[in-house]
Amino acid sequence: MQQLLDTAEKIRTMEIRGAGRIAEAASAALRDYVLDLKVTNIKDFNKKVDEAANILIQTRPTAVSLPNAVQITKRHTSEDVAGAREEILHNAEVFLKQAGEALERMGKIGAKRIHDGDVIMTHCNSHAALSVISTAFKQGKDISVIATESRPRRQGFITIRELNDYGIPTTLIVDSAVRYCMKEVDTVIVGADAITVNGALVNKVGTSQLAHAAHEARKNVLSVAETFKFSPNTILGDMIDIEERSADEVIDQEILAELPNVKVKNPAFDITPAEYIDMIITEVGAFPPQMAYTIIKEHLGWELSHMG
Ligand SMILES: O=P(O)(O)OC[C@H]1O[C@H](OP(=O)(O)O)[C@H](O)[C@@H]1O
Repeated sequence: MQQLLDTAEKIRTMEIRGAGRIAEAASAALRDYVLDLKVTNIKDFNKKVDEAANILIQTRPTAVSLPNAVQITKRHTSEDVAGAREEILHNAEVFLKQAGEALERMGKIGAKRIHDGDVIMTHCNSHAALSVISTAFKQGKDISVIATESRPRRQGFITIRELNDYGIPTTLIVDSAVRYCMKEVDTVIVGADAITVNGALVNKVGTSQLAHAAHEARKNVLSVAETFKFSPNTILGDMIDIEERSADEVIDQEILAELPNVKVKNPAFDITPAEYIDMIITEVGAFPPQMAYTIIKEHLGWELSHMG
């Protein structure tokens, strides 16, 4: 259990971050937990697995990849412990393999939408978006990237390091320079933490400003998202919970303490409506956001009878 608690803490503190990475870490943590679980009764086994699953799911509320990965990993039909353990280990193996392959597939599919000479704007640090950008570059396309800083956690700094390592010409801008710089941009490419049934994109706070400015300037907006980032529960009317993080990510606590009339709001994500998104690149193809329902139904095995 200690290992699983350590992974949960790393996800909560964002030592492990990125919607895809936290999904993979959770699936692997559940696999390792089940491997060591010493119970002989299936009821106890299921109870323990559910408890562990909930610990992982509760670490961060917004990225739907996390509960989806946990559900995909823990589902089993066996009525005995050995069989259930076997199924869960198999599920984790398949999920982790598919997640790795998805990144590569999305890179290939998305790269077709990037042309020689394109200037791409990206936000935060998305492994999925970077897979598309790096694939296009490796194909020999002459591209450059404008990367936002992505306050408050400045994940943009991770992005510019990765782009630099690829040798891709990159410009770093502060988040508030997005609209000013949009005239130079051909395509905006971002990742996703969740996609709802109506095709709305939930991603790092500031994404909706990028998409809005791109829409105004008639530039393309692509989101790159594995099918496990689509939210089945939104079909039942659930809303995506937007994570609010601590004020000290935004301002020094001592400074804040001197300002009794000031409070800090620190939402980690925002919502971009479907009409501002041209295409969602998944591992099974490029779709308009309006097709989210079909993706959920066909690729997440969604059935009304399975839902609460
Ligand atoms: O799965 P990949 O594409 O890596 O990342 C998807 C999204 O996850 C990140 O969230 P955070 O930094 O963990 O809060 C960003 O919002 C990023 O766009």
